[in-house]
Amino acid sequence: MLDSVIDISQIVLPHPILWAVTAALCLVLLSWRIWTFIIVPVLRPDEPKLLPYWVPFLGHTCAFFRNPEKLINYSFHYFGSNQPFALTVTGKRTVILRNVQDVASVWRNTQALTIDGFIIFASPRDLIKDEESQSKSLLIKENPQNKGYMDWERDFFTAQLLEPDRLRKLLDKYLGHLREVLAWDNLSSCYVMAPSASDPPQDKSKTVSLQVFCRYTVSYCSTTTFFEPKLQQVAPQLLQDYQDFERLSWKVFYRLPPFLARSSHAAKEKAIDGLEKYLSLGEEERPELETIFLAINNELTHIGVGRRDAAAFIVVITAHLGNNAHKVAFWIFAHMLHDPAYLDAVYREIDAAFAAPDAESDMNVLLTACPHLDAIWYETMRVYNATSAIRHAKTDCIIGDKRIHVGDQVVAPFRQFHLNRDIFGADARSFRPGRFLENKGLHRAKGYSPFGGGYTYCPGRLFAQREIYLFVAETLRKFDLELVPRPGGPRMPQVDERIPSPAAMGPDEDVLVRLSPRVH
Ligand code: HEM
Repeated sequence: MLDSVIDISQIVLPHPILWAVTAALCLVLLSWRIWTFIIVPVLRPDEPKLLPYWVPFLGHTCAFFRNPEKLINYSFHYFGSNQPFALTVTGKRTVILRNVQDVASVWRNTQALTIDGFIIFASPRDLIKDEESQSKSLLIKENPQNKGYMDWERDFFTAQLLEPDRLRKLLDKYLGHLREVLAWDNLSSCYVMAPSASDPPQDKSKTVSLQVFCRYTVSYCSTTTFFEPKLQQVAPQLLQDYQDFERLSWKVFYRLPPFLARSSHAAKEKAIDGLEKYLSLGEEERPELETIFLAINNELTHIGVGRRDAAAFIVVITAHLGNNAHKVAFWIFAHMLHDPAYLDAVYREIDAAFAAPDAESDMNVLLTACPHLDAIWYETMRVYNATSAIRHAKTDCIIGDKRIHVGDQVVAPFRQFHLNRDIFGADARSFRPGRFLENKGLHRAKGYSPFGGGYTYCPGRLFAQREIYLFVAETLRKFDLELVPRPGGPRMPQVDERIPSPAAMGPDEDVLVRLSPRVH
């Protein structure tokens, strides 16, 4: 007992110099904080206010990477107003926009604010010197304004993906692949679970992981539409590599320094390896590669981009192409399964799109006569799509009445607009497709921008909507769907907010579904 009595004379007090240094540091830190977060905002009302923090340089980095959504919501409440505000992420100023008008001015200001990390601005006529390339290059032959590569590529994407005839041909191909992989005997072992001992012996149903079912089916069919089945033969791991890259791609998207984004760079390198292997085949060995990627690959080669860099370029586009849609499909199915009345309404609508039991779905009916399908699509894109417009300031400019400086990153987080009560009503945070049934023009509201806007407005938006409609329609036409009971009762998954997403968000939990062939 006596041993535990503290002998005060034995306590060694810190050296007075240590006290003095600590006190001085605290004083410096306090003065810096008062100066930066109280005095500067008064002296410089034209600068976006900075959310206070304690550790210089590090700023909001940890909070941002832990849960960006939470940090941004906290900041919205902290500042209260509609003015742009700033965060410090990895030492850089990131300006967050809160106002739909400010976003519109970001989209208009294509000179000062850009997305392109490396922009191939130069005139193609200066870049492409040899005569043979000149005679083949679309950048020379079909580019009267001599636009730089990136601007040409945007026009080309728009023409290839939005022109009705080309879009129809792409969707016909997609539907062919879809019907093949959805044939009962072709359902893939990657999402069908092994039968359990408790299943009745006569049971004809298959239990599938909804997440993997959507991911596999949509990614496989869309990638194969653009790249032909040969791609899977040459690089069988590619879809998995894309998905790994996609899961981690937010690190590259938010421009984390390389040492914090190693895993994402490694996943990207593996995906590039696969695509490079495929692109190394002679053109005659990959005859069905879609014009869109054939031309991009060829034009990059003409302007002198090496094969690996061209593959890297294409990987970013294809990962985006294949990887957002499946998450949207997941949420649509998950909600329908947790709302049987809604599922019934969609079943009834899509049946009208099939002329005969085994006919293909009629796109026209799906797009014009399926209001419940439309409504759940719009609502899913509103609630589960964390798209942000991200721009980098090349020169100083003004947004609203705030100054943006060279090097700033400007972010318009659309989900925050999508969950805004002033636009979508008091229940804006709830998932309720009915709002789009009650107000048919709601998807045109200012602030509803699931596909971004301005010069980077997603050119794949029509393809994306149609590929998902086809996937839902073909699945519902072929199968009866039923939730597999789970311990604790049904639970609609929630968004996994821990993983930032540059577009569609993932769930925190999978859903198991029983599929059985539908009898017509
Ligand atoms: C649900 C699926 C999809 C979503 C949510 C989505 C969303 C977006 C968004 C928000 C942007 C603009 C990003 C920005 O402003 O920085 C974008 C750009 C783009 N999207 Fe999509 N997208 C989807 C599907 C597709 C598909 C299927 C394709 C191709 C077939 C595609 C091709 C592109 C391209 C090429 C761009 C870049 C445009 C540019 O920078 O000029 N997207 N997408």
